Formats: sequence, structure tokens, C-alpha cells
Amino acid sequence: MKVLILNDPEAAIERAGDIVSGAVRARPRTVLGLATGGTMLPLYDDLVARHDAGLLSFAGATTFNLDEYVGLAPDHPCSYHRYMRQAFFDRVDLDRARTHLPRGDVADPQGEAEDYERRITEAGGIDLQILGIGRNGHIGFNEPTASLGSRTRIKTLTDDTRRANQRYFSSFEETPRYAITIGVATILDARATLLLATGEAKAEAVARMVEGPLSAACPASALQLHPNATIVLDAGAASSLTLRSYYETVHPGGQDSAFD
Ligand SMILES: O=P(O)(O)OC[C@H]1O[C@](O)(CO)[C@@H](O)[C@@H]1O
Repeated sequence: MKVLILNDPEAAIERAGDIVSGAVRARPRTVLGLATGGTMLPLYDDLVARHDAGLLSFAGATTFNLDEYVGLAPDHPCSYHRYMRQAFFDRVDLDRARTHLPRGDVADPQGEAEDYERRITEAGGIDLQILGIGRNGHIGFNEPTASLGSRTRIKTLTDDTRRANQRYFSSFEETPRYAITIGVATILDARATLLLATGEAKAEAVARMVEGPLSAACPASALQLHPNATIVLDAGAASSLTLRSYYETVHPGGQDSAFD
């Protein structure tokens, strides 16, 4: 696991943007795994800026998002379909036929989940999976207790996650209880993973992911098993790491400069 610590959120986002751009340039037909949430918005802005400056093209790329709320149609204002269109898809040269999210409004969400997993496999698997982390250690919507061997399926959201996401809905009651999410094992199948976390509110979850025991109590800790996992943090998100000075010595300035 590479732990790259940057001074502030802006520097962390730029570093994450460098990593995504590097992957897309190295393989124009890359398959990207995409995430939603507040942390990702400035990363999408960064990628759009590189695209607008003529430095980056997504024309050959295929994308798969991590998750979608069960019950929300793609045009629902709080759906992740809508989020992705506004934050990224409508702003870059992606071929929309190659952008994928699970449909939350289907009659058979479990069937949709299984089909989504199949579509990822048919596309050749994910080259770079971008991730955020929930305050309770979730990745995608793999909440604590998610099996580390899990595949795309329906998950019940914890009240903590629903409270965190309530800001997008009119009330807690209206915040969905279920989501379709790709599984922990699906995430581990990606050839590389990049997790971005900013702000002190994520510090405890980050410490459990990087330094805690491998445990379904913190699904993000499964990334310890991944042979090519990069964690990009700002100082706030890194503030509970016991070995912080070690990571800063190995990767000064958040540069990927040494072996670890
Ligand atoms: O960036 P945020 O809004 O804190 O969300 C963190 C994580 O939680 C989710 O929004 C799901 O609750 C993920 O998509 C995201 O990676």
C-alpha cells in the first residue's frame, strides 16, 4: 500500500488527478472505476480542467461506477446517475455508451447487480478503481460487516451513512435505505486502486484502513490485500496515522518515489 500525504486538500486532489491522468494516457482504452460523494467533486473538476486544456482525452475510456441507490431513477436529482452526468460525463469527451452505473429503479435490483458484475467482466475488468471512504470505513456502499469476498449486490445502508448522505435529500426518512454496490472482492479485482480522502472527519477511518486489522468491520482495510493500492491523503485525513512520519519519509511531498 502506497500512502501519499499532501499538505492540503488541493495538493491531494492534484496528486490524485496526476495518477488518473497517467493511467488514461498510458492506456487510452482504459476501464475506469468511478466513485461519487463530496470528496470526488474537486477531483472531477481537476480532470475536466486537464481535458479542457487539451491535456487529457477520455474518448477511448470505459467507466463503471461503484454504486447507485435502490429506488432512484437515473433522472432523480439525488441519483448517482445525475451526479455523474453533472460532475463529469457531460463535461468531457467520454462516449456515453461506455459509461455504466447500476440502475436503481429496476423491478429486480439483485438481477441488475449480477448483470452489472457480468458487464464489468465482459469489459475486461477495471484497470484503475477510484475510491472514497466513508467515516465508518465503507468503500462503495460496502458497509461494515460486508464480506471481503462480496460481489455486486444490494446492501442495507447504516444509519451513520444515511445521516452523512441526508444532506442531499430533504429528510433522513427520504434518504434511501438500500443501494446496489460493487463488492469488496470486485474492487480487489481491479488492476490498481486509488483511494482519495481529505479532511479530519476521515482520519479515524483512514487509520483503521491503513494500520488497523484486516476486518469486515472496516471494509476499506481489504485494500491491504491489494498489490497495487495507492492512498492519497491530505494532512487532515492523515492526522490519526501512527506511522505518518514513516510514510512522509518514504514518499516525501506525496511523491511516489521509493519502495514500500
Ligand atoms: O466523499 P464523501 O461524500 O465523504 O463520501 C465518501 C464515500 O461515501 C459514498 O458517498 C457513499 O456513501 C461513496 O460514494 C464515497 O466514496
